[in-house]
Amino acid sequence: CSDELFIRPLSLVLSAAVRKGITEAVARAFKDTRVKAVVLCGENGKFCGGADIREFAKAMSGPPLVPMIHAIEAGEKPVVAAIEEMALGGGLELALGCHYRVAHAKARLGLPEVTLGLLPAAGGTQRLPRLTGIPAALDLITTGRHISAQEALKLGIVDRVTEGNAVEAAVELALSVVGRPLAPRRLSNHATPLPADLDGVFEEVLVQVKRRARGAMAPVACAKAVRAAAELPYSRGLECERELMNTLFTSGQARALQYCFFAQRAAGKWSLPNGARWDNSRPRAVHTAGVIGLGTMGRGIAVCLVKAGISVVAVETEEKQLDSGRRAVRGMLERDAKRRGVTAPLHMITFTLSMQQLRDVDLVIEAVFEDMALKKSVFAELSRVCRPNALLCTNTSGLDVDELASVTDRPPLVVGMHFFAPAHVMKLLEVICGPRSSPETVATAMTLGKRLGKVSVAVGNCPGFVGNRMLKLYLDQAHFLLEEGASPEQVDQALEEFGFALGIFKVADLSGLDIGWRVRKAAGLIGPDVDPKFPSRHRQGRRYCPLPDLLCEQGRLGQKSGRGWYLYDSAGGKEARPDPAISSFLQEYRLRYGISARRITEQEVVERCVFVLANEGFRILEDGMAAAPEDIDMVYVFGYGWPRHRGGPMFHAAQVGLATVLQRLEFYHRQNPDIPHLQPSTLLRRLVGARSPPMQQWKQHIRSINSQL
Ligand SMILES: CCC/C=C/C(=O)SCCNC(=O)CCNC(=O)[C@H](O)C(C)(C)COP(=O)([O-])OP(=O)([O-])OC[C@H]1O[C@@H](n2cnc3c(N)ncnc32)[C@H](O)[C@@H]1OP(=O)([O-])[O-]
Repeated sequence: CSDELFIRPLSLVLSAAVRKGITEAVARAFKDTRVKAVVLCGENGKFCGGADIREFAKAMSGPPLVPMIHAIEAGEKPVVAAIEEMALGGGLELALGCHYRVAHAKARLGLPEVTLGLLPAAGGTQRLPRLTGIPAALDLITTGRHISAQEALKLGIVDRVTEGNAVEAAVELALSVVGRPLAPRRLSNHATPLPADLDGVFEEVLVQVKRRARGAMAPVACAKAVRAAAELPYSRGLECERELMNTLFTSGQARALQYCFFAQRAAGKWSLPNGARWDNSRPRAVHTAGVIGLGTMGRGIAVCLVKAGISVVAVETEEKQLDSGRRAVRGMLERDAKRRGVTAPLHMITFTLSMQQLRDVDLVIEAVFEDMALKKSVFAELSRVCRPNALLCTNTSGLDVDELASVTDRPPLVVGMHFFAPAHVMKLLEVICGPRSSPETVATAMTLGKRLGKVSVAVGNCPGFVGNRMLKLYLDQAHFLLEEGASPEQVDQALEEFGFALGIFKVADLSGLDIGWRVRKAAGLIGPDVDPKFPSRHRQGRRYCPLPDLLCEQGRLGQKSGRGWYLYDSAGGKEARPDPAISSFLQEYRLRYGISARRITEQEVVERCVFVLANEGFRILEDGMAAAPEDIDMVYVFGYGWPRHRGGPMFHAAQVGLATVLQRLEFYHRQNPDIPHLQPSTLLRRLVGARSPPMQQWKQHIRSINSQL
């Protein structure tokens, strides 16, 4: 660089070494009389991803961020941030401490600390509101959303956006402002522009944040810190920011959210027992895909594929279904394009009644009705129609992927891709590795999931895989609690207080009670041998709750029929109201079976539902159906509405204490000896015997590591 400028590259994160580097370099530049202005830029075209999250778990070392940023802002030479690719968290806070900001047109900016259970505590909660005003700052800080350079320009967060080289543009700007007064550029000097109805703005935000993440502390603390920027001078606002950060920093929620950040990335690093791994298996390129079945799942999957730039051939069996599928998919694509201000890529999807049209696709995702015989006939046909190296994927929520593979001419090219409804919205993808799925097939499915914007988790091939295998037991506990004296709304309230987006009975109503009914019929739990008037409460050697079956027999199928565990205004109605008819139905049921209702506490609801999930998670690890506890947790966080600030069922068990979980399960099992799933798993006992080692060491305690992945 020229004599007038001193440019210092940052690495992706503001680690102790980087903070030291910046502090020293900026001090040198300020002292050096030849330097007239400073440009801060990142290494390898990335400005900064924020503080180093890994350092949060260690003792603080290196220069702290707040004084470093303060020294930059207080400097007597203009400092310009050249934002390429990203300025996130502490990275954006650093940029806000600079006197000017230039961003590349493709850069993303944001303060995502809230997603890590924290707040922007390097002055971000105080400087941003002074720059953008309260509503915009509240939005960015409480949601943590990333914004484009263009939006940042509109909000005044950056001074210039360039399509060219951001560092060169920053140098140009820096040279042009040498000698101009810097005081007006120091955000900490600014007064915060206040909205007319300050109280109203904060009240509304608090309602929103509480609705978005029930029980999460960080968004509320973020709003409080921004309020300090509205009401206090900068230095006192900064103190308030620090105090709020101190409470968050050591909280279990922050630990859980930071765990989720790394667990999500760890889930992408899959490995198979044959030594194939994410970093030694090459995925195939996917340019074209087939989707079979345009029901709810198929439509969502087709939309995801098209949005990811993959050409789709969508197949249905009858004109009527094809027409309604076509209308629905086009509508979804058009609405999405409108929202993003682009043209809908309708040309990328063709609709057909002929399987023959699949002959040239790279991969097919079958999404027909959950019926083994039907799926087998589709797979046999795909074997005949598709080119020999096309991958065949099934969107099943629990059927045996290997059994399906066995009817094809290419078992190594068959894999499960379990999407969650609505498939174009939900982030989870379970990739079911059959015993014969090849490494290349697994790598392709995992990579495709990532390309579709999903969190892909590799799981083994067992009934229900990971998510639904655990869900079944969670649901069972909820039903047993009803028998014993609870009401659906009481169970739901306890679970929602715990943090679940929706209680289990509301979820069941939403999904439709007939789905489980069909599965239970197929599993032989309901059938001609069962007396419909007085169904037994024990089947297949264990306690069974016939309540949901009785509801289905009454035509109470959930939201879609206007009645389920709750009452709705009409069929398809959204608002769930407690139904007095359910209360009398439960009373009659208990009377008929001689069950005396007891008072059930919130603690019991949460412990039985949540610990049984973790207990089954331990069994899944023992069976080798998931490679690590992080994978199980990510399935629950991204697919089942588990509150992210509680990390996932396995993390939660570790946080509560494995010994406590064991003791509570033993207690509940003693009370309910006919519920085998309350019996603590072998792995849980073994871990407690080994003094509850940290999660990374759990693998060592699985006696025979017998991965089924
Ligand atoms: C007073 C304090 C106030 C300030 C607080 C903060 O700033 S809080 C922070 C606020 N900032 C944020 O919340 C931003 C968090 N980061 C992100 O959102 C994304 O990582 C990204 C957009 C920076 C890059 O996305 P991408 O898809 O290109 O890549 P990728 O996601 O796969 O990551 C690549 C590798 O880098 C790793 N790593 C990344 N960031 C951090 C970090 N901050 N720390 C440590 N490590 C980090 C990541 O684990 C992965 O490691 P692996 O698995 O290879 O060993």
